[in-house]
Amino acid sequence: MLNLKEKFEKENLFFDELFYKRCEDFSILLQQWGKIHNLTGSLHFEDIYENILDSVYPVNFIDDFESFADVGTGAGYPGLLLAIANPDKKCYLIEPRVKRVSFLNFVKNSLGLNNVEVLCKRVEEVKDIKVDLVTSRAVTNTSLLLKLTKNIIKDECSFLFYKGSMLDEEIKQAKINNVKIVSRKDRNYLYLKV
Ligand SMILES: C[S@@+](CC[C@H](N)C(=O)[O-])C[C@H]1O[C@@H](n2cnc3c(N)ncnc32)[C@H](O)[C@@H]1O
Repeated sequence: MLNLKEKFEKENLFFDELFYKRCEDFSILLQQWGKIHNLTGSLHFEDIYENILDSVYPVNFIDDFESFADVGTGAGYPGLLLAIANPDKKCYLIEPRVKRVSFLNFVKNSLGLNNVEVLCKRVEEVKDIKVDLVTSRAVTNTSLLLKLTKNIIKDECSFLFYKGSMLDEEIKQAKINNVKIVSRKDRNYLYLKV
């Protein structure tokens, strides 16, 4: 099995040692907690590493940002991993399920992620933050995500949604322009600006 650093470098992604150490620590904690609580899908290292790469891959093509909010972070994908990759950017992880929030806070404290704030709420209940990047994977469709995040975005904001196939109908339904789609394996990253 490739180690995480080799896997990343094959995709032209280069990070410092602290990034890889934190990803390893996250993987171990996810395995430990995942055996007891229903947090996510597969707990095999290979699948966790693939999810980490899927989460972080967009740093290759997204523009700079000041702060971001991840909607429905679950056990950490993609927001927690993007926070590890961008330790100097403020990151809000928005997740209503209490056990998942406990796990996210445990990882935040164990890894010393001072840039992370976990909000135990549904995104439509969050009112007191403003970000210039919103991310989300496997939560809901683009149209609804744009609607639900209206209260937390700055005047100029980018959205990065992790999608599978059949994007055409979703883009049509959301009535969006200025959209960029980047593909890797089965993943389509939908990146748009308002
Ligand atoms: C299928 S899981 C995906 C988790 C993670 N993003 C991933 O890709 O592994 C969907 C997550 O979205 C959360 N969620 C559902 N509705 C939400 C809402 N309105 N605001 C914030 N989170 C929400 C759920 O609690 C759940 O953890």
